[in-house]
Amino acid sequence: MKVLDIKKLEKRFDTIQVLEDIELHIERGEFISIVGPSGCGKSTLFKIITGLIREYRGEVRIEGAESRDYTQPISYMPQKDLLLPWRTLYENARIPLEVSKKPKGEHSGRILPLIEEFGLAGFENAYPHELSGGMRQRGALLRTFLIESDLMLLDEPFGALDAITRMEMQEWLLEVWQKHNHSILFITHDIDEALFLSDRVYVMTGRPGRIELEIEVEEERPRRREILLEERCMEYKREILKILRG
Ligand SMILES: Nc1ncnc2c1ncn2[C@@H]1O[C@H](COP(=O)(O)OP(=O)(O)OP(=O)(O)O)[C@@H](O)[C@H]1O
Repeated sequence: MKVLDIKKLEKRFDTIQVLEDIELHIERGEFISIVGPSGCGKSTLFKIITGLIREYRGEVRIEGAESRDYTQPISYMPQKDLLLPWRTLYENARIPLEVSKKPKGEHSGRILPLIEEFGLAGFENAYPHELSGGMRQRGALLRTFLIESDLMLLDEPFGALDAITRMEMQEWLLEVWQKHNHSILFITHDIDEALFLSDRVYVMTGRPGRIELEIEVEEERPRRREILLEERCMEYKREILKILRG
């Protein structure tokens, strides 16, 4: 069964058509990206998948169930890291466990190994303003990992980071993805980021957002960054740019 299967999805807000005839799927364990111009409806698509928007036409199936009827939580990291400033890193990480009413005695056993794995050991009691941008994003991702869901939706998680930190975070994300075996849907404006990370890339047009191209990135893993300079990726980039420029 597909983790996510979207067919003929249409979404309008009053007179504005935002999404048109979206067809998209994710197989278990895949890393899938969507690139598209600003305002093409990517965030709206995420809100439909997570059930925040319930009115739409077409089919949106998660683990076989229509998204409106899917009652399990879905890991979703919005564009901003959204760590609560008045809670420490540890207390922020605890939120999904509090929401799902996990017994308090289990919290540290779940959180501390991930803090270690995410390179945040020693910062458990730090407040978000005491962390670097990359650390805050790792903290927000850690919290997302504690939501028990195979499907993870990441909305431009590295958009606000400087170029070097961003590259480090991409490599790190691939490592944790491969270890934890999640199915990821990743939104980005950055074509190189999409090609470096993904098994497949969906390219959307400007509003109304349609999927104009699907690229299978047939590069071996672990990925080498040099592939982005090789002819096959250059050709992908030319095709993607053509669509993004309309
Ligand atoms: N609740 C709403 N009511 C009316 N229009 C909306 C609503 N939410 C989004 N829109 C419109 O839908 C379009 C798509 O918005 P959305 O935020 O999904 O785009 P996006 O691709 O995520 O943009 P960006 O890349 O800039 O974050 C925009 O034109 C926006 O103004």
